[in-house]
Amino acid sequence: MTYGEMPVSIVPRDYEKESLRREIVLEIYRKNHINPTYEFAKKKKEEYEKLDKAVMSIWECCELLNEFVDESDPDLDEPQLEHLLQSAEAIQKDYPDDDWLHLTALIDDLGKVLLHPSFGAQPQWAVVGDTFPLGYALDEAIVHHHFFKENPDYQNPALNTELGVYTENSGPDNVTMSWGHDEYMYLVAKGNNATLPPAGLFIIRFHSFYALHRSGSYTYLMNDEDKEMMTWLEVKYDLYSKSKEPYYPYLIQKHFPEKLKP
Ligand SMILES: O[C@H]1[C@H](O)[C@@H](O)[C@H](O)[C@@H](O)[C@H]1O
Ligand SMILES: [Fe+2]
Ligand SMILES: [Fe+2]
Repeated sequence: MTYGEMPVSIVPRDYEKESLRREIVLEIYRKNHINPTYEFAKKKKEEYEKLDKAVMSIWECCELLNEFVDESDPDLDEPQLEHLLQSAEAIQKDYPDDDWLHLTALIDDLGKVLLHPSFGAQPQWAVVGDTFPLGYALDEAIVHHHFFKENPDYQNPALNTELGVYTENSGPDNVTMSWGHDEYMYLVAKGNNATLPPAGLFIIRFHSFYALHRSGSYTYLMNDEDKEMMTWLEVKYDLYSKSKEPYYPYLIQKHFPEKLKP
């Protein structure tokens, strides 16, 4: 079997399927929906945009992720480091010339270092899972929407209208998203003057905003430029294609015995 023939599963995520992870995923989503409020997200952003937690290279951050499994993901129970590499490999295969896209896929989940003590040891519910805008009515397209009933913002009439604290076409730039790895990595990339094209930054910031890119909710927030960016989110394989056979281990086992003689 060659790399191009490796099994790649392109399947929408299924939160209902029976699996050992189902209960863990549900519990994370319960916490991820009842805890974050508009005020909480703004505070976290203010705290983390100071970029004063640690000084580290991208590779060092990748390595930190080797010890974490994302509890919100119904399909994946591998350490996140493997997931980063798999995502980058999958996208590289189909878009060989767009190196910014390979890098974007490699780093878009890097914000999960928030789980690590050096970055504040944030709880999983405040780091992983789909994201959603705060400051107005929470859309029914958001996965496990029913948990929002216990969120204090849900009871707040000022925040519970179609436009909430925003105006039409105010653009996703001005929207306060639920706090998590996407927003954090976006702040880090911008704060360090990364030269990724706008589409790369858009993917980093909104790849978990499923209600937008899968269900078409909240599109009234988008201006024309944002709508164009959306096409890049579509090619972002990360969540829909999770090759269970990472390329490098595959190459190693192809050319070397499992254990080497010392
Ligand atoms: O479970 C996953 C995982 O946390 C991903 O990194 C995130 O981007 C997704 O949106 C989420 O549903
Ligand atoms: Fe992610
Ligand atoms: Fe991911």
